[in-house]
Amino acid sequence: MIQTSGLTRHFTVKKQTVEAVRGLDLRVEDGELVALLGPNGAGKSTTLRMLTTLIPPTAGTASVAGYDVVAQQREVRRVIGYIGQGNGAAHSQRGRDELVSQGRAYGMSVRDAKVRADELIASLDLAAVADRPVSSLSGGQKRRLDIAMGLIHAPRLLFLDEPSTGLDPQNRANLQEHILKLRAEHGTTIVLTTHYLDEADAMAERVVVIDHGTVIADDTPARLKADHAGDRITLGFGSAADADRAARRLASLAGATVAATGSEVDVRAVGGPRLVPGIIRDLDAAGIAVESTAVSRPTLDDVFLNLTGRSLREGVVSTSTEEVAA
Ligand SMILES: Nc1ncnc2c1ncn2[C@@H]1O[C@H](COP(=O)(O)OP(=O)(O)OP(=O)(O)O)[C@@H](O)[C@H]1O
Repeated sequence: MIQTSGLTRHFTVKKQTVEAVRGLDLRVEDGELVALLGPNGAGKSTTLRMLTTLIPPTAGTASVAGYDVVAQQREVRRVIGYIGQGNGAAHSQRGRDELVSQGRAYGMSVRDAKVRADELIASLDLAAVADRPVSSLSGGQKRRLDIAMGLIHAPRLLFLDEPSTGLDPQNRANLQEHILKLRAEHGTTIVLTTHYLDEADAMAERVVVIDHGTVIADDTPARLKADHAGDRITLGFGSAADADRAARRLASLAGATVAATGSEVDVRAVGGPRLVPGIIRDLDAAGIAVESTAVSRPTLDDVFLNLTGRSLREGVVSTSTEEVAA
């Protein structure tokens, strides 16, 4: 459905070149739900804007549904829906009228546009508010209306740029549910950008991690976590001296990274819960008493941290860590 090769976009700001996207290679298959995950300024929106023909690439190529995004812009636009960050229907109009007008703009008959608008209003749970002026809708309802607008012409591919930014957690969860339902009903290929780790984790079959305009990892959330970040075992000791001794002893643990902070030691290793009994026995034999243990599963933030040495969480609402009993 999407194929890019060396996709690049530079901007010139006050004679300085900003390399927003640098040689991006991406492939998205029919029917996939892919999340582009990365920190602010990573190049996610710029990538989407090139794929939706809003801006041309500086270099490289991209095709969408077999059409070139530069040479065949009109064809690309016909098969895609795009919901940008700043979308929004006209505020004095009723949501239903907005949808029908949008359908008409795509060349649909009034009748077809009305039928499709009814379907989307039902799927997106907008029936109670569709006949009110858009200005009276809540943030979550407006965002769902935006999505309906992007889907009115039944596109094969939907681009969503940060669909849930600005929504509270409950509305975010609700929107995610609606997107997944739509996808199950229509089989639409979906590419979304997000910097919400939990959103990428919960929704996407594939997460493409972007940093500084390039893909730094691309896999299922589960495999990313297994390959790039182990479980975190946190061991508590009676003193910092004990923690230091324990960290030195555990440094030889195959495939693990170990770090002591105060009276705690963090061990990163795949298969954490299974390692804990052996670790405790070993430390006990060395006369070091473990006072507490906790094991947490890795998050996509751990993956990002492992790949870049930086956290994705800065300035971002983070996901909760799944705690596992040791
Ligand atoms: N029109 C523009 N003119 C100049 N620089 C731009 C323009 N659009 C984007 N950039 C720059 O390109 C880089 C990538 O921006 P982009 O919006 O693609 O990132 P993003 O990953 O979508 O970030 P966010 O999560 O904040 O939306 C940033 O450094 C940004 O300042």
